Amino acid sequence: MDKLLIRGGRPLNGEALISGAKNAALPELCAALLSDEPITLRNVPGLQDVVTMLKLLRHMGVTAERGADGDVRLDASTLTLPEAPYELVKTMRASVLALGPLVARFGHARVSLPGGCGIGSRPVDQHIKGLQAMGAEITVEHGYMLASLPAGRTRLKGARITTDMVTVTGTENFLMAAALAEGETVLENAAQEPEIPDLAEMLIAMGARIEGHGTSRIRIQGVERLHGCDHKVVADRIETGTFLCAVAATGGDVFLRHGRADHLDAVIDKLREAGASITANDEGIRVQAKGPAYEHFKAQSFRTTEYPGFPTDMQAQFMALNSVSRGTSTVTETIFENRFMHVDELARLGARIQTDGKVAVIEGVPRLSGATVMATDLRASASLVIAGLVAEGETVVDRIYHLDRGYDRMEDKLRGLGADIERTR
Ligand SMILES: CC(=O)N[C@H]1[C@@H](OP(=O)(O)OP(=O)(O)OC[C@H]2O[C@@H](n3ccc(=O)[nH]c3=O)[C@H](O)[C@@H]2O)O[C@H](CO)[C@@H](O)[C@@H]1O
Ligand SMILES: C=C(OP(=O)(O)O)C(=O)O
Repeated sequence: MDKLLIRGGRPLNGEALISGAKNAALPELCAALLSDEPITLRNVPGLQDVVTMLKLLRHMGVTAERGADGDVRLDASTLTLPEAPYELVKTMRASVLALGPLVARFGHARVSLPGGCGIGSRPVDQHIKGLQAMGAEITVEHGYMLASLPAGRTRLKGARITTDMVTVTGTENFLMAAALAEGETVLENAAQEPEIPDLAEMLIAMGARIEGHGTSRIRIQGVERLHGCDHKVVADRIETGTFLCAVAATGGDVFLRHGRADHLDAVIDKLREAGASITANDEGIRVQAKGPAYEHFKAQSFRTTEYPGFPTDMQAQFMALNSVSRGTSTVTETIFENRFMHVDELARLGARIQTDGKVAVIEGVPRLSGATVMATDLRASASLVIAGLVAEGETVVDRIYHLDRGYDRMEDKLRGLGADIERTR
């Protein structure tokens, strides 16, 4: 099993290239299921979830070719098997995104209940409820969602869908299904994460009629068919935020090419309040930080909420920064019920953190000391890497298959910035 070996204590300097967003690329790969014409996706990140999604699409019979340059060419005209088996989706939450497109285009689908990080129970009841409102008949049997249309119907029908909570992949599933449904669909309480408008723009390029994406009410007028398109995946705001926190924690001066500051307001505000200097232009984001963090950074309290609030996917990484900043901070996780698994591992490096339910209280310490730690989920892994970059001596981060799910060559990018980090077995 791969591990990362980090010798901490070096500042980060130079330039890193931000990849396309995992959470945009995955729904957009599924959107190719909606058309029988070729689709080109550009800027697709090189990460394990993309490999898994391509395997899944190929299993269905989709032709999927990956270029060396981040381009992926897809052709779903060859699809024969509208199913997502457990063996292929057990590691990946985003597999649920096959359900909406498959039932919309083929009238039936068999999709395993998804896996993914163990950060909470993560039910898919809202996905099922919304697609049922659009006329799909869905049962859950033997771990699979079996969806079909009632006899005599060939298309889903438009509906007004109000979810019990804001759900990102739920909104994406409805958006894709509604694009091919008969009539109008209105999504109330829709997620506004930047990956949603990016998916909507791709669907519009395919001929979909969508308004209001990026707000909490999205209107979709269904069309009979969607055509091919050429779409570039938006930059990964969570990868960007992870690097911002890493530089803040280690000190240094880094330009994150393609990073989008306008997608990270909540995180950047906190980083500035903490002590980082951050400037942005059309080409990317520059972060400058004086080290050591304990002398120059003030710990920041925050609570995670839906976009545009502070992203839950940045909570662990910012907690690593708070661990080495001066002062006591409070972090409240409101989206997932089990997203503090990094706390015990950060403690092994010397962090002082106490949790009580959804609240963690962090007392900043002047130094961390290297140790062997275990990655437990994707962003927890990233927080351990950040802590390892700061810690004195050697840190080994074990089980980095979690990290590989969602980061594109993270250790190469960090090494390019001056970090002493290598992959070992
Ligand atoms: C592939 C992808 O894009 N993953 C992101 C997506 O996950 P994902 O789309 O799975 O997260 P949701 O926005 O759906 O989850 C929000 C909350 O709603 C709950 N819920 C959701 C759906 C449902 O049917 N029933 C239900 O109870 C979840 O358990 C969670 O507590 O958004 C999360 C929240 O920003 C991010 O952390 C993930 O990185
Ligand atoms: C939780 C995450 O991913 P997923 O929804 O794919 O498990 C994440 O990206 O932090």
